[in-house]
Amino acid sequence: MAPKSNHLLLKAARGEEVDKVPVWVMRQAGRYLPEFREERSKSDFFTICQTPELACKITLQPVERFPLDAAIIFSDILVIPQALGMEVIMQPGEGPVFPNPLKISDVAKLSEASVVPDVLSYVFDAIRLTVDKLSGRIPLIGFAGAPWTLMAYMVEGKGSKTFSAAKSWLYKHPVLSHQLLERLTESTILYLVGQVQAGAQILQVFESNAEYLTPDLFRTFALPYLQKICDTVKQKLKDMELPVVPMIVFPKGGHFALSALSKTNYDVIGVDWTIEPSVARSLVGPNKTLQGNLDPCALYGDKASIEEAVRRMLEGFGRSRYIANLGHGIYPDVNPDSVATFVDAVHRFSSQPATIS
Ligand SMILES: Cc1c2[nH]c(c1CCC(=O)O)Cc1[nH]c(c(CCC(=O)O)c1C)Cc1[nH]c(c(CCC(=O)O)c1C)Cc1[nH]c(c(C)c1CCC(=O)O)C2
Repeated sequence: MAPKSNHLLLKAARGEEVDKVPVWVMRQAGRYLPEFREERSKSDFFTICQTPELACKITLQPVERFPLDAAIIFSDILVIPQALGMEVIMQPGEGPVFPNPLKISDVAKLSEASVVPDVLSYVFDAIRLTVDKLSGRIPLIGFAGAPWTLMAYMVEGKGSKTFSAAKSWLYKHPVLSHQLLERLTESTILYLVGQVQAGAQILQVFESNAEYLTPDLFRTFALPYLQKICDTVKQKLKDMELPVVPMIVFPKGGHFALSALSKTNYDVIGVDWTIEPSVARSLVGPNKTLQGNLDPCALYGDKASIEEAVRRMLEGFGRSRYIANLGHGIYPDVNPDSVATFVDAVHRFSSQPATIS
């Protein structure tokens, strides 16, 4: 079936009027679902990503359980460093690990961006399969990591409290850092265009490590690349006569970035739970859709407390130009029933005209 453009989430992303607030959950396909843990016990994380039938099956798991307004293709942001030649292992309990983190002398050895669409064709296959299975019910979100966030993992080699090794490059080796960020930007552009070509109807760029940057570092090493990705992806889609899909940017912890991002061509800006909805709105102005920002820990509360948190969040954001979500990925020990409560509360409260404006 031809993909539809009148889905709730796409309308909200474009700033059109909606009769209820759309909702999805970052990491909605993940370890809090017993059916995900079952698949994970059988296969390695990246094997799942590389096997379109498995990636498709897992993408659909949360959608079959909850009335979510979007699916997000099951993959990881670290497939780009892999495609450029780096080894990444997903260690249970520890997260991603690069056995050989990037050294200064390695930057020149990374593959050319042009290899990315071929190497990651398995993601495009998974998208085609998933769009087909969704039969136009809800849109499929494609995604990628932003260049700084990818660089931070590549240099650090794993998660970090400070990302000081990666940040040291920005101060000590700015020229080389820009070369690396440029390579990642070119790769991400080709990758995101390929996802739309395969059927993704909206794209999210995760700048999850924005929070480690100063406003100055963000302006120098993150913003220009985020901007280039958005502008070039949209231009290429137009040139290729593909749908110019809405784009979401999620600068986690980057309150300082919101005002600058509101002047870019991203349609939607994601916010984490550490900012008041009204402050986020005043920073981005009226012409961007906001996405977020329930504290992932709010899902540990009972039904009444989740509903109360959702009510406050909806009052803060209002109904127009808003997509409900958590302020970051869902935690693995959340009870799936709490997700059902969250999704239902967003839909129910936001379709009662008296509740919110
Ligand atoms: C930084 C980042 C990564 N990956 C991602 C980000 C950006 C979002 C964010 O800030 O969380 C994005 C991502 N990772 C995953 C998805 C799938 C789609 C979805 O949201 O459902 C998406 C969109 C699967 C995953 N990616 C990961 C899991 C769990 C690992 C497992 O199953 O063993 C899943 C389902 C692992 C992962 N992958 C990454 C980390 C740091 C970790 C470890 C943290 C953790 O364990 O939650 C890198």
